[in-house]
Amino acid sequence: MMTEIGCIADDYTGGTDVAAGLRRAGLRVALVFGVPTSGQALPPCDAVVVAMKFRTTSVEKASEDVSAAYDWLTSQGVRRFYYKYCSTFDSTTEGNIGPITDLLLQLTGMRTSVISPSSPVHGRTVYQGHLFVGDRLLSESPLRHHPLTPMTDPDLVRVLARQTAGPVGLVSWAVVDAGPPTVREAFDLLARSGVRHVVTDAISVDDLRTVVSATQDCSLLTGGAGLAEAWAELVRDQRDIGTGTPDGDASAGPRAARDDHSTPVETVSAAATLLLAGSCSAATLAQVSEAKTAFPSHRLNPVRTPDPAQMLREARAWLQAQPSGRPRLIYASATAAEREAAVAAMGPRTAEHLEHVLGALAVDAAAMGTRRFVVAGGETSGAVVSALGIQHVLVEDELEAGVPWCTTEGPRPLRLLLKSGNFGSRRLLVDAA
Ligand SMILES: Nc1ncnc2c1ncn2[C@@H]1O[C@H](COP(=O)(O)OP(=O)(O)O)[C@@H](O)[C@H]1O
Ligand SMILES: O=C(O)[C@@H](O)C(=O)COP(=O)(O)O
Repeated sequence: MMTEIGCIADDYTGGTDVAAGLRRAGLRVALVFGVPTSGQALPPCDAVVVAMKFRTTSVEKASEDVSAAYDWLTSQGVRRFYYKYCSTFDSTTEGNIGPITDLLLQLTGMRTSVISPSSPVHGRTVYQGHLFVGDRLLSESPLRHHPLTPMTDPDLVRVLARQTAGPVGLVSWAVVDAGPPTVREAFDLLARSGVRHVVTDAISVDDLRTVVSATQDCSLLTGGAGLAEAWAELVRDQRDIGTGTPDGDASAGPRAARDDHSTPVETVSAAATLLLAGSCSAATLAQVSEAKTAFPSHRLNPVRTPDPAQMLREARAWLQAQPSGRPRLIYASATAAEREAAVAAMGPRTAEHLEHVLGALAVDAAAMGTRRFVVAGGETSGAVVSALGIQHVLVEDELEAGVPWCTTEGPRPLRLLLKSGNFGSRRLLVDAA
């Protein structure tokens, strides 16, 4: 079996999101967490996602990790590469979207990149190079208060130009709307004039299909889950893989994906779900407040307990005191004002300490028999999955768009739901538990 697309995702929930998109297109998807080791085997699949944690690391560390993932994917025979970053372009002035795209251009031998975070299924669209979250500009959305990557500029050409020395251009919606040949011409023209990165408008799934159709010879595309799904549909139709139907019947893909892998020996119990929330996104705050009314909950509060070791001891004691078989919630999620107070009390490494505490609690819970983990937040999911030592999972049904259940292999599988901070309805955590 040929693995058609290799995705490199900059965080773990970005990885589950793009894996869900590829699976919706009918591909069988393997999801690998962390930098793969050179000898690591790839389960049979049409597409593989390597989910890493380099959205907010230094450019040097991110480049090292991405180079290693690229080498591993190449050694597995992958020839098409997708760099998945956040549909809200979460990044800082230093990077990492610009520098990593530069690196991947160099590795794949491509001259120009397509930059397309648009993900209409999640309400993210790009028009005249400006990113919208629903009906708001990115800079007017809750993302402007993100604890690690506050997004205060909606103009992606400008944002990217701050991260890379390579000239940045735009293919606007009018061009995309004119169809693939016009888009191809526009890309060629920009490439000939020395542009290295092409921000590409897209306000609908059809626009994304136009973009992949215009760039189908590229060995590298970059963006959100939306463009990856469109690419997967094209690849599926060209290669007749999976059981996805030409009209894009989403129900066919997931079943094909499941049946290709061995069935877990033991059914994972629905009892004793542990909900861990580290995301401070507006969607997560609403989900946490809903879950608090449904389940016993414990808050990690740096203002009350500034010592991380003490915080872990208290949370452990709380966890151990909970009756078995009932879902429970542990959360650090806080408003912008509360986070400011938290950092004043616990110091500049507060976010890292909280991630560590949540990861350590997941390990405790697993040792106590918990087998279902629901985690809110990309960085938080990275910390929890790493702490649990999970290397890869099978991607299964989505609970909500972009939020699939994942199952580890082996006789005592764990079930994981890794939720992007911004995703999901108010009831998502309650429904997941
Ligand atoms: N009370 C808090 N004070 C400061 N930082 C916090 C608090 N609660 C959570 N954090 C940190 O905020 C970050 C949220 O990032 P992440 O998990 O990626 O969520 P999202 O998916 O919403 O971006 C994590 O590093 C987390 O540890
Ligand atoms: O593209 C997206 O919006 C998501 O897949 C994603 O990457 C979100 O990141 P987090 O909010 O950090 O979970």
